[in-house]
Amino acid sequence: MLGVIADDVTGATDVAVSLRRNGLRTLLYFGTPPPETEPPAAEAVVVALRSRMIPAAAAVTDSLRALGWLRGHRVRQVYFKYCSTFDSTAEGNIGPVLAALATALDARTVVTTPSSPQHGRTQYRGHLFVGDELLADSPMRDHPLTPMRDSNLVRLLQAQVPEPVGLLGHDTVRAGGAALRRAIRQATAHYLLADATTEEDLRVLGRVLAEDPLVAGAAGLAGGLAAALGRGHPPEDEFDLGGPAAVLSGSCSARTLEQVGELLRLGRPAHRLDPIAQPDPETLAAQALDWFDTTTGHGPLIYSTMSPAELRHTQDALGVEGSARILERATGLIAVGLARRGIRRLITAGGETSGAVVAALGVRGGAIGPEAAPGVPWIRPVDPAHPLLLLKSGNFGAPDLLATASTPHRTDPPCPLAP
Ligand SMILES: Nc1ncnc2c1ncn2[C@@H]1O[C@H](COP(=O)(O)OP(=O)(O)OP(=O)(O)O)[C@@H](O)[C@H]1O
Ligand SMILES: O=C(O)[C@@H](O)C(=O)CO
Repeated sequence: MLGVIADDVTGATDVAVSLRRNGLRTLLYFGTPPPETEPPAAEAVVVALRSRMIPAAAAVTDSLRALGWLRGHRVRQVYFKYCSTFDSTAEGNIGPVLAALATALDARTVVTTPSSPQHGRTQYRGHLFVGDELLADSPMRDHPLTPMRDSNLVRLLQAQVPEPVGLLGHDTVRAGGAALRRAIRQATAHYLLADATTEEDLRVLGRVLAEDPLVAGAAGLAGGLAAALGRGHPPEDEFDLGGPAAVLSGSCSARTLEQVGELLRLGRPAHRLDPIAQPDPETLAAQALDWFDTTTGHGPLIYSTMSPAELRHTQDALGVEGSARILERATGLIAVGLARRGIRRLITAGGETSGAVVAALGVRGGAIGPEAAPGVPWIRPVDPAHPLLLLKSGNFGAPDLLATASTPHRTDPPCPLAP
């Protein structure tokens, strides 16, 4: 089994989809499961950590704990998933985590690349591109937490690890097979950043790295590995996508605004959460559930999604953290209430919002199912009492994604649901 340690939750769903798309039956856990948790039969298991932004020493501790659990459960190869834009501070955490995993796994040379062409990220001559721009010229230059002001990956990683970092150039990767193997074997560097501009480059790398104890990168190289290990097409496991659906949206991204707009245009039953009118999260949630109990129709929407101007108004009134705290607590309570009332498909929009819902429901993990949109898979929680989940990143999906994902099936009962 391939074991993946991902440094954030949406990164974990992204890599899990990439593995499944290439043929591996994949499980996802939110956080390292307790030692006694026995994963059901699968070909890959992803542990989603929240280690990207925490201090490097804590990220190393969390990652080694995840590694310990994976090694205790039939994992023979480990993949460390970091962000395709190489998000990290000057102090780490990519380098320190990679070094700790390499030591623990006794890996002599670790090949890595953030290349993920499906997301427009490519590596060429050791430099990372975001679409047509170098990383340092892209909007990542002004990221609020991890501004990326250098595009040279060798230099970026070398600043984070004591051992030498080298480059596997594009010509060497393209040569593939024996030549590529030889270049890796003869390298004196401990870490090798591999150029890759296409999915085919990543598949070439995947074939050569299929036996390595540790590989690292974004969803792209994980897909290349899975292509070498898997059956090349998604597994045909049973995924019943029926049952009453509801949408919970806390993302205020431009794309989510469009998707929520589409639900409103279709006339779906909708209830807006207003934390200024009701700042007590328990009451806010109770009001939403009272509304749900009396509304009629299919696929209801409960949302706090609003335009940037309205959002600023709320944040001025309640503070950025204050308003987020109220809404995330309320949204979690609403998710629990909806599940108790018989919602079997829960669609959430926004990374933090999804994290709050998963935590409130107590979902420990699940099986990765078909993609509703690229990078947005259905998740079937391990505990069958929990509804199917679709955790949508703010920027992902076409404008009709929330509508199509919550479309009623012929046999779904309409709201109000019988208690
Ligand atoms: N009306 C609102 N007023 C103030 N804060 C809000 C409002 N609606 C949502 N929020 C908060 O804004 C944050 C939105 O973040 P979230 O991660 O859910 O979405 P996103 O940033 O668009 O998604 P992603 O992280 O996947 O890109 C949440 O903390 C949410 O609670
Ligand atoms: O690699 C990416 O860009 C994403 O999977 C990610 O890490 C989101 O946080």
